[in-house]
Amino acid sequence: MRPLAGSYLPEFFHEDHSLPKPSWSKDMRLLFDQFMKKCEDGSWIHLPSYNYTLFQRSQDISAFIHAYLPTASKLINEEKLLQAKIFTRNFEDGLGFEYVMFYNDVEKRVVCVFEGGPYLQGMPGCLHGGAIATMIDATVGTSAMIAEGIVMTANLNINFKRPVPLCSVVLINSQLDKIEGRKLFISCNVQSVDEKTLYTEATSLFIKLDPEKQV
Ligand SMILES: CCCCCCCCCCCCCC(=O)SCCNC(=O)CCNC(=O)[C@H](O)C(C)(C)COP(=O)(O)OP(=O)(O)OC[C@H]1O[C@@H](n2cnc3c(N)ncnc32)[C@H](O)[C@@H]1OP(=O)(O)O
Repeated sequence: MRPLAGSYLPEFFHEDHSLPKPSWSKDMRLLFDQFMKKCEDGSWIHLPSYNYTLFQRSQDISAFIHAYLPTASKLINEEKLLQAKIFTRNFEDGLGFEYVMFYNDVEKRVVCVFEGGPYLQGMPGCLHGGAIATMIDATVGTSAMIAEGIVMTANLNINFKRPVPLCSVVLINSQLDKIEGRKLFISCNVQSVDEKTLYTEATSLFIKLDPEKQV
């Protein structure tokens, strides 16, 4: 199985959704600019973000699933796979998940600047806990993928300490703590832009998938 070359992809797959949009708030734009500045000396890297997976072309997805997830593959409708999109990149601009991630290789950190839009409401005026969990999973998951390639979340432990105001910008800071064999331990917190409010803390365990195993 070879990785998907960009030339196979329809034009819309090439769009990087983590670049500034008119719907972004001032805070979001400001933090984006600050991190882009940090990228200038190479210490941080801006991570592009698309609405498809690496193996989007149907036969690549099928090959991937058969190789890594043979048990699941028996229940998956291959035709529907053609419509598959990344969960967090499916809302109209400004209504759902707006985010951009940056990576620091020396510190093994991924930082996500995240603004949860009005369609992500849970309690009135607050971001839904599932939306926070999703973005934590995406951030620590990105960290795990950068470190070890094809991984899955085995455990995600979240303490919600303060409600996140809807449509506010938060910083999700993740840290790769250790790797033991196939296990990656990554911790994470969610803070307000001024770093005065700690909204959420989380720990996670990712497992590097082993194609020899029948998961
Ligand atoms: C540039 C990058 C861009 C990236 C863009 C996209 C980013 C998007 C990111 C989105 C991210 C979204 C991501 C998602 O949404 S992933 C979707 C949610 N996750 C799942 O569906 C996973 C379901 N679980 C499984 O498939 C299996 O259980 C896995 C594969 C995880 C492990 O099954 P496998 O058979 O392979 O492993 P093993 O049983 O031999 O265990 C191996 C070791 O691990 C230890 N262990 C296992 N489980 C647990 C546990 N729960 N707590 C504590 N420990 C646990 C175990 O004791 C053993 O330890 P040891 O005995 O060796 O010491």
